[in-house]
Order: sequence, then structure tokens, then C-alpha cells
Amino acid sequence: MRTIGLMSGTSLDGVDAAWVETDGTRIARFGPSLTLPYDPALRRDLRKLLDLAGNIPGDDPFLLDCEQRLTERHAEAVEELGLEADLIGFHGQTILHRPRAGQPGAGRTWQIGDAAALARRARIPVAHDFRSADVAAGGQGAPLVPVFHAALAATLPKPLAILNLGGVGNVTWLGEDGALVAFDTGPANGPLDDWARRSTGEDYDRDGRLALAGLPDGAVLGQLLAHPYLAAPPPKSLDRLDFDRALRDAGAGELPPADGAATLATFCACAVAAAARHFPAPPLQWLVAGGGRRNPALMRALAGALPEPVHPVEVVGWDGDALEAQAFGVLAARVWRGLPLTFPGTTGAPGPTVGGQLTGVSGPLVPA
Ligand SMILES: Nc1ncnc2c1ncn2[C@@H]1O[C@H](COP(=O)(O)OP(=O)(O)OP(=O)(O)O)[C@@H](O)[C@H]1O
Ligand SMILES: CC(=O)N[C@H]1[C@@H]2OC[C@@H](O2)[C@@H](O)[C@@H]1O[C@H](C)C(=O)O
Repeated sequence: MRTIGLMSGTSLDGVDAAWVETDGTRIARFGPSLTLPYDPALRRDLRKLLDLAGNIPGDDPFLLDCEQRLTERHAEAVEELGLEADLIGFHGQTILHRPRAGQPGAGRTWQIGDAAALARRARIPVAHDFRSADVAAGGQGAPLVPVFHAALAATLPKPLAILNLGGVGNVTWLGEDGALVAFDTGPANGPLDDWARRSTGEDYDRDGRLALAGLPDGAVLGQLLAHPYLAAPPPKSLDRLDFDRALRDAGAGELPPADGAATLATFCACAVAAAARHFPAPPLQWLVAGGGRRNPALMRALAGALPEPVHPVEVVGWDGDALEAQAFGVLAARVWRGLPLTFPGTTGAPGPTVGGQLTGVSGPLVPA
């Protein structure tokens, strides 16, 4: 199938779109990809929505307005790509992720985006709502990209770790015997972006300049590294805001701007090192995707925290900016064909679990 994958991640920076030809198990061809940034007003409103999402109904007018503007931007991304496709994979924007018991509003993962409107406008069927079925089956609802990573890395030497540094970090560990272990490592660019916005007014710490000018604070770092999430065995996943309280309690907010950025970058890398303790065996190397690989402070901290070589995914010929969007093209084909999206080793689902919904140009569809 010719698919277009659309991903708008937890960094709230915009929509990534990528064209992929796939049957959901193998990738025949990657096509062009692009990123359409959100305008500052949409970015600000989505950020506000993250704070509100635990307490507002699905028909809240502010939420519906954000959803309509978000869907519009996704439709523009499809139009700008300007390619024929049989199916769109539309992740939508996560505004709340509380799959676990014991949290207010738990048992829920919430992605906004109007799939029917996108299908009508693009005149292409849309696969969407990729996470709910997994959560309903007892899984974490995230991460979803591991099955795509496994297909992509089929011929690479194992064990291999593929790390995505978005707003949140997630890792896929692939073993020699086809074993798959995946989970969210901890906060990545999310707290760094918030820090940069407060300290410099920029959307992010461009090229890690602020972090590289500072020193990590040992006391704050020590407190953050004691967070129970890091020691907890997988399966596990995070909401974009899950560490905000811990960051406040550790006193990260009182650090000078450069030291604060250095502390957050080092924490992200140490959380990845803590994640590696849950792997069945050390990886031969780490391949890093996502915007975080463009931050030299993060890459330097990772190289310091991990004993194995760390490389951007470009060393094996992948496109680290397009990877998540490509994944949702492949996942869309899996929804279409009724193939499982999640597994015990990825989300903790009780078995291989199908998911996603299909919306045709003129109404809902049933998977093949
Ligand atoms: N040149 C750069 N220097 C520093 N940081 C950068 C640079 N380019 C991108 N980033 C970081 O990467 C982030 C975007 O990463 P990415 O697009 O992978 O996240 P996402 O897909 O939104 O998140 P997630 O994977 O959690 O869903 C930006 O918010 C910024 O923090
Ligand atoms: C709930 C949600 O949207 N989670 C995202 C987020 O961003 C990174 C990490 O946390 C990952 O678990 C997931 O995204 C990727 C695409 C995934 O599901 O594999």
C-alpha cells in the first residue's frame, strides 16, 4: 500500500509527514517527508490543553477548536506532500496519557484529531486511534513504533538499541532471537524546551548552547535519579508532564539558566542509562532518532552515560526526523490488514494486540 504517516509528537513543534510503501510487515520504499511547524498560537493553545486535559470533557469548545486547527494543519501537510496514497496513518496529538491504575482519570490515553474530517478533505481513508485498544487490553498504549523499528532493523547486527529523543524518550531493544523490549526511558526534550522557553524565550535550546555553557547540579540530579519510574521494570510509559512535579520538588527551577539546562540534559541521558539496566543484554550500539539527536549537549551526555557507541540513525541510512511519521504509515497498513500493533514486550499487552480504527472518505470502515 502507498501510505502517508502523520505524527505530531509531544514536543508540540508541528506535524511530521512521510510517504511509505509497505504491507505493514516490510518496507518496500520510503518516499519524501516533511515537517509543517505549528504556528505559535496553536503551539501555545496545545500546551494549555495538556494542562487542562485531565479535567475537561471531549466536547469542550476550546478543545474542539484546537482539534479543528490541528486537523487543518495535518490536511495541509498531506497536501504539501502532494503524493498519491491509499491510506493515511493519523496519530493525532496526545493531550493526556494515563494508562495506569492509581492516577486520576486513569485507564485512558487521549489523542485529539478529527479523522473523518481529514479523510473527507484528503479523499483518502484514514487509520487513527492507534493506542486505545491496547490500553483497554491492559497495555501501556505506548510505545507503538517498536514493531516498525524491528522491521527496519531486520538485517542489522543485534542486540541493538534504537532510542527516540522527542518530548519524551523511548527505546526499542532488539535481540538476536527476535526478542523485543521497548518502553519510555524518561523525559527528553520536553522539560528542556520548557526550561529554554522560560530562560531565553526560545522554543528550545538550539544546538544545546545553553546546556553546554552550564554544569549539571549533583544534588538536583541525584534526587531526580531516585524517581521510582527509572527503577520500575517495563512495561512503562509516560505522559509529557509526568516528571513536572519531581522537577519542581528537586528544586530544578531554582538553578541558574545554563546549569538548569545542563542538569536536564544530563538527567535525560542518565535516565537512558538507567533504562539499559532493564535490557536482557547490552546492545552493540545505540541509534538515536528524534529532535534530541540534534542537541550536542544531549548527545555528549549520552556518550558519557552509556558504555556502548552512540550514533544518530543516519549512520545506517535512516532519516531521524521522519522515522516516527514513517512508523505511522506502516502502522496504518497494519491496521488495514488487521495485524497486531502491540506485544507483551512493547506495551505489556497480554498478547499480540490489534488496534486502531479506520475511517473512509464517507464513513467508518472495518479492517480487512
Ligand atoms: N538544533 C537543535 N538543537 C537542540 N534541540 C533540538 C534541535 N532540533 C530539534 N531539537 C529538539 O527536538 C525537539 C523536537 O523533537 P521531535 O520532533 O523528535 O519530538 P516529537 O516527535 O514532538 O516528540 P515525541 O517523540 O516525544 O512524540 C524540539 O522540541 C527540540 O527540543
Ligand atoms: C502517549 C504518547 O503519545 N506517547 C509518545 C510520547 O513520545 C515519545 C514516547 O512518548 C512514546 O511512547 C510515544 O510516541 C511514540 C511515537 C510511540 O508510541 O512509539
